[in-house]
Amino acid sequence: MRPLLEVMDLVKTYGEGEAETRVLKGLDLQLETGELAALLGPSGSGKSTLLAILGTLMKPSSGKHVMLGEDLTKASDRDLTEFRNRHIGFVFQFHHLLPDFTALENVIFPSAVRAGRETWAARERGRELLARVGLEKRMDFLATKLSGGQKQRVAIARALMNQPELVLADEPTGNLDRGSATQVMELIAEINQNEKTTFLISTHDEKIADTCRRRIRVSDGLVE
Ligand SMILES: Nc1ncnc2c1ncn2[C@@H]1O[C@H](COP(=O)(O)OP(=O)(O)OP(=O)(O)O)[C@@H](O)[C@H]1O
Repeated sequence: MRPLLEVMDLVKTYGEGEAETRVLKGLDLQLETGELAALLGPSGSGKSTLLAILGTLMKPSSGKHVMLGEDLTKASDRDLTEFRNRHIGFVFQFHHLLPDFTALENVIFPSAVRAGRETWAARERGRELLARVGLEKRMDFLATKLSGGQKQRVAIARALMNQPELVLADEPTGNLDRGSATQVMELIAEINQNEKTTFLISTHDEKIADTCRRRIRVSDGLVE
């Protein structure tokens, strides 16, 4: 069976000339559909850079990036945007919710912007997702009225809105207390189990990594 995604000999450098920094140095990685994987590595090892490339938010300097059989290294910016919208969800350390909007509006907003309107189906899916992350009673709360853990659960619901095959999470529990972090990881594990959504989660926290079935360690620009 072909993997969900594969990167081969991935190189990323920032800057030029004397200021050039080679962050990824020929990295290889495969992720299968349904994996729940932690991405570990010291600060500055290139985890966020790798997530940005896998999320098609940044282009590698060289190497190959294939997902769902599509060679993304050859795709135009426009095709990458469409691919990202259809297949990839993102969760960040800071939830990036819009403060003046409700939990439900935050979940459906990205799809409404893309569709150019807010559809009834999107509202239904938004409600369903918020119920799934345990926030059925908080749907109409403004984002500012939610706790840190609740905001991060809204961010997870938002990431799932378009039924992505892959969710990339950059330190999703980095800003949460231990209890909320555990709850968020339990939720991710449940979604992974029930829907076979693939998760790649960067973290510095070994306890968080322990809740994932696979550990991927980045060191000096390569996967160990
Ligand atoms: N836009 C940029 N321009 C220049 N250098 C950059 C840029 N973004 C990242 N870097 C450098 O690339 C290296 C890897 O950064 P990256 O953020 O990918 O690491 P990380 O493993 O995610 O770190 P952390 O765990 O601290 O978040 C660092 O040395 C960083 O300074």
